[in-house]
Amino acid sequence: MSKRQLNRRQRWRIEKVQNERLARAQRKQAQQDDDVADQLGDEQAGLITAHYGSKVEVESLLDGSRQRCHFRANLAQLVVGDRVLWQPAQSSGDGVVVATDERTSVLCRPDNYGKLKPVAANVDRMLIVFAPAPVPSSQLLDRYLVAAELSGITPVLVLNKADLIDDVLRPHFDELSAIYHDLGYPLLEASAADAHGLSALRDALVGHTCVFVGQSGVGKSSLVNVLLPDAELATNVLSDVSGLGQHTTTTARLFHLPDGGNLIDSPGIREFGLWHIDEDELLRGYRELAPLAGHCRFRNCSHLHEPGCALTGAVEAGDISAERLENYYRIRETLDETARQRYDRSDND
Ligand SMILES: Nc1nc2c(ncn2[C@@H]2O[C@H](COP(=O)(O)OP(=O)(O)OP(=O)(O)O)[C@@H](O)[C@H]2O)c(=O)[nH]1
Ligand SMILES: [Zn+2]
Repeated sequence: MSKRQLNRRQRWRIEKVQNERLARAQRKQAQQDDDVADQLGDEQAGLITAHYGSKVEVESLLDGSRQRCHFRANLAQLVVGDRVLWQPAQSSGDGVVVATDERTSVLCRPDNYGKLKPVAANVDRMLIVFAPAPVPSSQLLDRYLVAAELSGITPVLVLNKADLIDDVLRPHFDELSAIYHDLGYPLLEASAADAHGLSALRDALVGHTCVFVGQSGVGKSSLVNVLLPDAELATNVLSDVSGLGQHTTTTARLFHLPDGGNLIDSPGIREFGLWHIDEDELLRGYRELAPLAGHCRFRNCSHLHEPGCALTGAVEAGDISAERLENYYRIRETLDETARQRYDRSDND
């Protein structure tokens, strides 16, 4: 028997044992749910504000209090930002999440096994942060923009560390900003260091559920720290009250913005990327290229060298930015690589 078959069979057995174990745990949980049912309050609306492995923190939409909850085994995976129906615990112990609302959007990332897992729900603003340092890449900005477009989340570009833009750098940043401004993307300049542009940034966030994304070192944490006053950060301490401990690892956490709205933060969201998309979706994520899809002379046009290509034609006519199309090519190449790696892995294991 080949190594590959043996591995498959072993894997199958392990999976079977795991499934049996899971079913037992779920039966036990259901029993416990019934046992505590008479100690629970009435069903009410809530919001998931943190996630800790098998438990979640739920905030009451009635009085803003937060409580640790477990959730019914039949519920789909809950994530921070989910709106739920739940029953608070009357005395000590955990509350129970009994139902979830439909999501308006969901952000996903792959787990350790490469399977896509949701990390945040109902986000409606993506703040894409870039800065003079580390040196920005329009390709990376495009990746985030495509991800936002495909998830139905409004992107806002934030050029942080504006204090570092001198006369020498200024023309370069004006040029970069113009590309996105012309496409209709909102773009703000800010500085977490000298508080420049922060009121415009606050205005862009107010009333929305937001995430900050961007390269490491562009100043996301610095901006979040300025935007959330001490009172808000103190909500972290609440998790201690509910017995979760300050050092419990969370996948994500939701903070309230002082003027209304929420901010969801997590390392997983910061690394948010284009995990699962194919070439057609990539094109759809480029708002100026999407309407040109299907207008090339050849149906299987690669948009590289064919005559009558709507995309290269639009660049030649000066209707769309050559840099954006160039980025599209580069990102498309990486999609091929990802697909190939996936294929190689599945072939070898
Ligand atoms: N000059 C200047 N420096 C800033 C500004 N904002 C942040 N920094 C500095 O940039 C560095 C990185 O900031 P962080 O807030 O840690 O960046 P981040 O994007 O959260 O990085 P990761 O946590 O790695 O994703 C720190 O040394 C900050 O002090 C700014 O507006 N101006
Ligand atoms: Zn074409």
